[in-house]
Amino acid sequence: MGVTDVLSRKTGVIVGDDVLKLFNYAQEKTFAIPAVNVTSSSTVVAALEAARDKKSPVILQISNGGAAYFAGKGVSNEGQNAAIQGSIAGAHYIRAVAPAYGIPVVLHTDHCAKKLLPWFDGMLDADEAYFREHGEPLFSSHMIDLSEEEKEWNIETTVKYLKRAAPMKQWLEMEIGITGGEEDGVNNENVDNNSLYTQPEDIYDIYKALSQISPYFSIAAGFGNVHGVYKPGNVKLHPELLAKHQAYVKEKIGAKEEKPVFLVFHGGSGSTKKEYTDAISYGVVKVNVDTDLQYAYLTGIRDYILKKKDYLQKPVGNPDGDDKPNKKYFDPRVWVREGEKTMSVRVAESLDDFNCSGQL
Ligand SMILES: O=C(CO)COP(=O)(O)O
Ligand SMILES: O=C[C@H](O)COP(=O)(O)O
Ligand SMILES: [Zn+2]
Ligand SMILES: [Zn+2]
Repeated sequence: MGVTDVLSRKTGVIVGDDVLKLFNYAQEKTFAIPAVNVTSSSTVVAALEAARDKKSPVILQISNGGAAYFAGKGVSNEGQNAAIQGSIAGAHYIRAVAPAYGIPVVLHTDHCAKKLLPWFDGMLDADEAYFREHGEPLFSSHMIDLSEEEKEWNIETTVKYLKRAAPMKQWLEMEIGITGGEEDGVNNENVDNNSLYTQPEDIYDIYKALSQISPYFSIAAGFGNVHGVYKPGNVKLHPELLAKHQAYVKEKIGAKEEKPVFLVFHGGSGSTKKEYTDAISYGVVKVNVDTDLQYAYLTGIRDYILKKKDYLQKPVGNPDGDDKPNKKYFDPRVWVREGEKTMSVRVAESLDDFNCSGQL
């Protein structure tokens, strides 16, 4: 028994009920799926390769900045144009290439603060157009992040977007309680510490409002999460708070199941194995990892460049001879590939840490 036994589409980008089934299965078997921030075809293949080799599902997510980068930094982002075009381009690329890896892939977008809602609207337009043609949305899921706004406005606006996503059976992740550090170019380094820890009553209010519309939603609840990697001891995670959320919602709705809410862990980089496994035991089904993977991607390229530096100074001529061509050293497929390999190893480590390896 494995993930593919419960899915109707077993390889490539999955949507609708398959996403729900995947998260249900993950909760039941106590594992979480890593969500890898991808910004290029190169980072996409690094993530897919790791998941294929570890026999795991994977979530590929595109942030607002990552989307604009996908389109090209030279494209104007007036009206979120580059971010809209870039996320659509990334989605089509991922949809085209994922089946070659033989694993199920959730195609997701990351965060999206209030000021970026035009990006969200542009992606939903593309989802609806794709739905009219293919009977499914372009993206499996999106995230909306109004956690810095008033709670009531956060919930009522998230409800509006879930109403638009629901007819396509599209998943929506929302955030309550701020993730510290930086996201979407917004600096949350100095926010009030209490706002990093979500209260059970907030989770219930969200659950009550969203569950009336659709079952396809998850909550990124703050338990001290911070984006980025810091000196050990500087970030204090309290995953045990998540157990309180589940117990509170269970009691309020009289649920049979122990974990009625799908939870998401942001700021996964730099956390301990115990923090992951505790959070997963309380119903976290998705863990976002970006910074650790960015660093891993760099290391392969950095080490290659340093090691081969004498072969990279000019097109022709190296320590083996003045007439020796260096093309096979400076071809981007050689040195970019080194980054893919080290990133892939780090993605594989997350798959192991989250008990996701071998779950196919
Ligand atoms: O939460 C994240 C993306 O949304 C990733 O956070 P890290 O960069 O801390 O892993
Ligand atoms: O928000 C967190 C993710 O790490 C995305 O970051 P980014 O906005 O730098 O792409
Ligand atoms: Zn946030
Ligand atoms: Zn995040």
